[in-house]
Amino acid sequence: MLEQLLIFTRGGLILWTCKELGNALKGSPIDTLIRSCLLEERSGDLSYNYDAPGAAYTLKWTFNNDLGLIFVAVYQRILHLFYVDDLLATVKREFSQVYDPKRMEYYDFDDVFRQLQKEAEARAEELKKSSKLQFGGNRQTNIQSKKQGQAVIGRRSDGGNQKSNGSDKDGGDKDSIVSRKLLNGNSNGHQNGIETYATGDGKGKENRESEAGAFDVNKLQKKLRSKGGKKTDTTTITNKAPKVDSNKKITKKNRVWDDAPTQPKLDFTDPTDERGDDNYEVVATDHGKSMMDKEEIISSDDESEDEDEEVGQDNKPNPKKTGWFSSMFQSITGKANLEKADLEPALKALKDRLMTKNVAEEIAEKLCESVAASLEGKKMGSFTRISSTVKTAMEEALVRILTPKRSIDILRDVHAAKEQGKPYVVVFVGVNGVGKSTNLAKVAYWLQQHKVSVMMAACDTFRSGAVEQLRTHARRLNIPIFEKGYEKDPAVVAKEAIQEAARNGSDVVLVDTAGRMQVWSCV
Ligand SMILES: Nc1nc2c(ncn2[C@@H]2O[C@H](COP(=O)(O)OP(=O)(O)OP(=O)(O)O)[C@@H](O)[C@H]2O)c(=O)[nH]1
Repeated sequence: MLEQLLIFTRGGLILWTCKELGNALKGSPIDTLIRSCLLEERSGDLSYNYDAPGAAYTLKWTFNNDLGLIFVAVYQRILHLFYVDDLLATVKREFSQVYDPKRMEYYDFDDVFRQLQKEAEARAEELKKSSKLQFGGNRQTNIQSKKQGQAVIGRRSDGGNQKSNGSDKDGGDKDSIVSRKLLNGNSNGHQNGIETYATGDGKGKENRESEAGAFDVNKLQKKLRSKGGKKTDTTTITNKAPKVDSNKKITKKNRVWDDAPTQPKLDFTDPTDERGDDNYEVVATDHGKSMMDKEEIISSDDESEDEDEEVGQDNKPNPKKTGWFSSMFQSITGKANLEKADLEPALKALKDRLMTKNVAEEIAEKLCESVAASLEGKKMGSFTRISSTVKTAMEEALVRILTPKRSIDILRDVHAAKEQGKPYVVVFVGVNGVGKSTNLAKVAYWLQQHKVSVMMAACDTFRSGAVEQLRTHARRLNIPIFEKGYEKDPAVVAKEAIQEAARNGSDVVLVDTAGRMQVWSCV
């Protein structure tokens, strides 16, 4: 059973909760979701697990970015409620229609929600039944094929190598059910497809169900999109084996500008000659390709100016229909409401950029997913490029992550540490030569002025002169210094310095460290 459904604004104003579900949630799952997931730019995740004493919840959410609304559903993790995504989508749709920023109470939404929940449950039940039937049919086909000793070819996207032996047959069914559901555009069918598959499969598959569940299908959906072959490819694969002409080279066509004057024919070479000379053709193709590659590299470095154009091309099935002015206008203004596909090129460029700045791929991926989630469905401002919108959203996300979640009052924290009998430790880190040691001395002086006893720890055991430099500051300020010379493990020196400070009653330990190269500079 659903435990809670909550609608609130990005500013934190709760607009509606389901009173019937009650407020008996254990712990504070919503707060934790906001703090640990949404504010940490992990809103691109599919769900969030929250464990409280005596309860394990799964939370799912969706946004209306245009109105700045967040919809969160909470349910017991053990239940695997497959209708939740569907319910959230319908609640979002219905609530967005009645939402008024000046209105605070939405009591009349109770009835609407009740109805939506019933409908979502009924839909899920129906899909479950139909998937069961479908699964039964598929299973029978497989058994028949097996009896006849034939391989079931063309069911999977791996080129149809799957054979209908006992261990493989389920995989083949699963894929075909899932792909069919995806192709039908049925957002919930896939969940039921998996569920039916798992239940019909007996005990051993239950684990796989919980692992795969709705999430695997979403991953699959993502994969299908990112493969470029997209849904049409899947259809081909499902129905018949794909025909790939390996000899045919894919060459990029020259871009034709809408307003470009018609070129007179300049190439007078006889195409039949080219066809006759194999060598010439190969050289020409390779040369052309390398030039294209160069162009791609340059354009990708160039702040992805072309990204929007590519998007525009994707969204315009027939570019001839739009004139120069309308195509330029669309490239500037973009679409009214952003869709995931519009954001993908710009996000990919940003992800690559983050990775070149030494951000781990997984983190870059998660950040991009989160930015996509925060922009999807949002109305673009006039004369705004998609790439700049994405860049701004990414900047905001990074600032949100890097902004401390609480105000830092060093003196208050120093006294708090003192009450606990521990020294307060400040570690100075940064790239080479930014002024770590100098500022350490300044902070030491400031603390002295506030009657705080300070000790310095010389943990730059790498740069020659660093220990002497700190010693000079310490002598001038008349502050004790803990030093162990050079080529020592700085972490060990710092640990010993803190132990020493605890022994001699110093309130604060200021740790100087060696500079690090600029590899972690900002994007
Ligand atoms: N103008 C100016 N110079 C500064 C400031 N802080 C530090 N410096 C100078 O910058 C140079 C490097 O300062 P340090 O404090 O040694 O920098 P560091 O980060 O400890 O250097 P490494 O340990 O080598 O990474 C020195 O010549 C300082 O005098 C400042 O606030 N203003």
